[in-house]
Amino acid sequence: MIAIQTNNLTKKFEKKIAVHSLDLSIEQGELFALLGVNGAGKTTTIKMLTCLSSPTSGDATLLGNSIVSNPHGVKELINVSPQETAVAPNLTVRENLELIAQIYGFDKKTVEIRVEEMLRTFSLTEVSNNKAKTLSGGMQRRLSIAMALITNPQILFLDEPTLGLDVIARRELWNAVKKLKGSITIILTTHYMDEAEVLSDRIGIMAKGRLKAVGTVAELMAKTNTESLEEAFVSLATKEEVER
Ligand SMILES: Nc1ncnc2c1ncn2[C@@H]1O[C@H](COP(=O)(O)OP(=O)(O)OP(=O)(O)O)[C@@H](O)[C@H]1O
Repeated sequence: MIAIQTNNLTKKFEKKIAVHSLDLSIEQGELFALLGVNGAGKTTTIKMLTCLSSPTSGDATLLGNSIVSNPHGVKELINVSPQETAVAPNLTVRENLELIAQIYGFDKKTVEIRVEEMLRTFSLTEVSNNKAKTLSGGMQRRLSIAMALITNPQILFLDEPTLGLDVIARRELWNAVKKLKGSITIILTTHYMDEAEVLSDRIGIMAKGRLKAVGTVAELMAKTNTESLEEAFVSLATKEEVER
């Protein structure tokens, strides 16, 4: 089943076309990475798909709900883990998770179960009673993703989840994300080729608002006759420069 389908999705800012007629299909349970250099249109695409910004033209459906005609339906299905962590620094790890679950109206028993599940999945059980502000950057990012997931979204948007993290913290976060694979649809934006390669099922490469290619790492390398994702990316991202 298709989780996300975009049809001619377009966003213009005055004369600037930030996203140009995007046609993209993402399967349910897929981890899809969106890659592109600065200004390629990734954030604008994610903002439209999460109903934070309306398209200038075109549409997208998330599990059948249109971002144009049914944004409320879309918002019930999704959650976002933004680049900047969304944790409350003076609450403990457990309190941060409980707060979100309570806001979403889960009953007491469900809150307890979901909190324990998230603490386990994200290896935060040992620090559950520590204030969030005392956690390392990597743990804060894991908590931030756990807070997005505790609401039981069917589609999760992960915006540059490992920005600024050290090598160990990145790997720990990757392991947490790997555990989610298959059970939920994840859209990941990243500038790190290794991250896209390790985590994603398929990759979409954007340049200047256009989707230049979509495929597995092997497919992208074959398409560009290159031997690494990075080379494939450079080839696809710079091709447009030549065309224009
Ligand atoms: N509110 C806005 N007003 C005008 N132009 C905008 C606005 N938001 C984005 N843009 C432009 O749209 C284009 C796409 O920006 P976007 O932020 O989507 O790129 P990105 O791929 O997410 O880049 P980055 O990797 O730097 O986050 C850029 O040229 C940007 O300057």
